[in-house]
Amino acid sequence: MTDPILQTTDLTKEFGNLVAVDDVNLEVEQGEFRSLIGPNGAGKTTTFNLLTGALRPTHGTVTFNGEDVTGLPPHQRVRRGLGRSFQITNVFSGLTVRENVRLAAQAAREGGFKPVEEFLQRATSFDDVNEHTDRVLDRSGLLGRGDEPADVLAYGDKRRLEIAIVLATDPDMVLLDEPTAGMSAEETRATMDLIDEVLSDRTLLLIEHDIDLVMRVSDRITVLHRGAVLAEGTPDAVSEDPDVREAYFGGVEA
Ligand SMILES: Nc1ncnc2c1ncn2[C@@H]1O[C@H](COP(=O)(O)OP(=O)(O)OP(=O)(O)O)[C@@H](O)[C@H]1O
Repeated sequence: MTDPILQTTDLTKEFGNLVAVDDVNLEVEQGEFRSLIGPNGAGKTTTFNLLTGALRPTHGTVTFNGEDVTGLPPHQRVRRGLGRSFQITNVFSGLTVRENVRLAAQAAREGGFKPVEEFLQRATSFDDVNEHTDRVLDRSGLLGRGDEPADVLAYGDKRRLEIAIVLATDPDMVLLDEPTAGMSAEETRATMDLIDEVLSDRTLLLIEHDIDLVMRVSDRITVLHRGAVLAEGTPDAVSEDPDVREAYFGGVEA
């Protein structure tokens, strides 16, 4: 077995007396589509924030591509290939689709966001960044929309742009935090298909509370409950686990 691309060791986050994440040991293999699920308050978002670097753990470590990244801020993790989903609010609505993607590509290479005007002036001379941007737009199905302002995009294309922005940072692994929250069933299906289509060659960790949604797409599922790992395995194994049924449905058959 190869070394895991992402590993956590005894990862713990306490808020006062509350242990939100409790000694979590995760190992995600290269190329895997892993989902991290759990009922409300299980510690999913806190775990996501510990993995991206938005929060520091009380104790425990995060190792990515063999390197201990526990003390690194978010942008340095992105530079090392640990990408994360951005919300629509991180799309710059005053810029075109191409400029948004190029900005993300440039920021990932330079390790931080520069003032937009400075970036746009300099980036026009960076042929490799421009080529990379075109490849990402093509891959995301947005090449024909590159010159459109981001704020006039239709809903589906906005989701494409968010994913293109993640792809622009050229991640080995992408962390997705409830990417379909608030969507209709149809929008959810389209977004999951898009993730599958555009990011299928990356390692993925999807944080999600909808257990049915992850069944179709995951290679393996880790179930969190009260901050700790309750179960882990293939979708079939997890869905049949009595502890998981108890945690989700309180022992009542769904
Ligand atoms: N900044 C904070 N300060 C204090 N408590 C917090 C903080 N963030 C989260 N918590 C608590 O930690 C626990 C885990 O919360 P978290 O948001 O990680 O769970 P979750 O699984 O993402 O839940 P949900 O599905 O409802 O979003 C909860 O009891 C929550 O109230």
